[in-house]
Amino acid sequence: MAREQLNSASYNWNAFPDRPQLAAALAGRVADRLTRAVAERGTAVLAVSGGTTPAKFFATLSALPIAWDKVIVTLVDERFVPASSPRSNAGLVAANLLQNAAKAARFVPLYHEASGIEDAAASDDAALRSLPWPLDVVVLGMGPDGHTASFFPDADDLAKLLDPASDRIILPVHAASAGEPRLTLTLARIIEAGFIALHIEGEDKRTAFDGAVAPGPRKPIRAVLEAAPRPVEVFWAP
Ligand SMILES: O=C1O[C@H](COP(=O)(O)O)[C@@H](O)[C@H](O)[C@H]1O
Repeated sequence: MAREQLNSASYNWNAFPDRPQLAAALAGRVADRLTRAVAERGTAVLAVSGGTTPAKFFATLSALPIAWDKVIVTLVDERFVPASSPRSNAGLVAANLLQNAAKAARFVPLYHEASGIEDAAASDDAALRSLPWPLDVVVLGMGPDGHTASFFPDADDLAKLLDPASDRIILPVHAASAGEPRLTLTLARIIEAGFIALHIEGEDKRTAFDGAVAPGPRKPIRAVLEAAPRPVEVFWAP
């Protein structure tokens, strides 16, 4: 079914001339939000994405003077692989974000050995319930297919992942296009966050984003933009 163009009030487009300037600006915005959260409730929770895009942003953020010992870092989503795998989002975070000043942060991973992805999701869901909710900051990425978090267009039970009324924190994901099973925050927990950024780089991602907000089939990223109660801050550089 054809859909209306997404109202641009659902997001703010922040474009930068190059990737280092984007990394500095995004790190500055995230640092401000974490510092404010620490001042207001004594702790701050940051959920970050993995993949190929965030390394420079992570390195920049890791050096900023934040009360990192009061910050909890977790993942928006994870591939069901150990941290030693080059495909591990936890491995990317350990190597690039949990460095410098940010070494003092507490990291809550999603992957741990379990008999299967369903068991892992259930125990992550239980473990993450002890964090202070809602999340203060969520930094999303997006694939060229319009997936964000592990909301792949061909995921089994995509409607469950995208249910804004879900009471789940973490759900398992099976999707042929994903490469391996995944663990993901649900859309319901992402959209509650005080600050949501979408970090995308390159012309292909800009084209994919433009396509997702144009009339046409509903891509997962569009579900987040539509459901979020405040504009998502999109950070883009060529
Ligand atoms: O698989 C994933 O992909 C997205 C996008 O990754 P990128 O390599 O295109 O930047 C990422 O946001 C997500 O966390 C990751 O698991």
